Amino acid sequence: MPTTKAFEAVAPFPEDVSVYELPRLLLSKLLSNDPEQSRELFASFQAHGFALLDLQGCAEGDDLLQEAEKMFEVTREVTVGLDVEEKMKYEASPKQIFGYSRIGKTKTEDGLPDRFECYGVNNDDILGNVPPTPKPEPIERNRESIKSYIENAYEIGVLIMNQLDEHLCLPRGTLASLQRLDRPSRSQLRMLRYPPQPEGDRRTAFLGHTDFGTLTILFNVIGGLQILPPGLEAKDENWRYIKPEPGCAILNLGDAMVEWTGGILRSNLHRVYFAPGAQAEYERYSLAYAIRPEGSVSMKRLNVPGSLIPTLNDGEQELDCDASEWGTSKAIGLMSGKDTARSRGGRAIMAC
Ligand SMILES: O=C(O)CCC(=O)C(=O)O
Ligand SMILES: [Fe+2]
Repeated sequence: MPTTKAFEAVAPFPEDVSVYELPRLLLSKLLSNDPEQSRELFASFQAHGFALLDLQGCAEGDDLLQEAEKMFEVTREVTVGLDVEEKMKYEASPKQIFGYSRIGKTKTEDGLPDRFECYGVNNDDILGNVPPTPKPEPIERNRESIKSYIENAYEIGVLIMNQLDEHLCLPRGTLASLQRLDRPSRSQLRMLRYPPQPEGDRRTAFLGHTDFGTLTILFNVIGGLQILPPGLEAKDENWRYIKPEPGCAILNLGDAMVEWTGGILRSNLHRVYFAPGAQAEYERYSLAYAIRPEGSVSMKRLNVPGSLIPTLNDGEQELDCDASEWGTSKAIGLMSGKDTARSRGGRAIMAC
């Protein structure tokens, strides 16, 4: 789905809507440790909390794109291929965040029902970190491909976290060590479907939020994702579309990165609005691999001698809980529409 072929199968993203331009980073350059590319990545995460990652032109990226196509097929099989009674057997709840969320389960800012459905695949179940629970048939049947997708997406996540370590003057591997793939983390692969909205009644489908994990690797083909540019008030006219690009993933940081880095890295508010122009007529699918901290990891800011992460100033507060408690309270907030998420981070630093 995120390949050029998939983009050619749908109406183009219109030219006349205002978009939020993100730097486009090349995975091939990050893999070869290109210093300029790495600086751009860090600067983009400080300034926007988002970046575009072009996966084309290297085996790791091209493989992930092919696997993402397969994941879009699985998303379709689960969402439109199963009837609602079947999907509701796997219903998600704030305590059990994985599984199926029907259309309307969460609320938008206006208290209206959302306009998307989602199946959240439990990373830990697929990787064998926790005992397996029942899953819809298409998930069970594609278990091996989902596992491979998760492993490959996670590897790209580690590459990015290692680059962030370097710019924060943390020992290489520090950030990745807080979210190892073989430990329970509640990381999840979210398979989302947004049906076309009726003409004359188009609005926000997924409320403005920040992700609460560390890093999300997102694919979509149809527009709709919007971000609130830094410094602007959350009013409808201020939100900007992010234009999906063939061959690219959208990367965004979550709140855990803000907590650990004392606000150096940014997590930015985003939402899903209706798709612009002729794209509004299409079903919109998206695939979000959300990497989250290991449950037992502290959410306090990292205290590593020699790093650029500032120590607490008088009066400054930090979280004093583990990632598991923190994740549960964030999930409850998001599901009830009471998430008080705000864009945060972007604190200036001195060079290492
Ligand atoms: O559907 C999208 O493009 C965004 C989804 C999202 O923000 C999320 O799952 O956290
Ligand atoms: Fe999100």
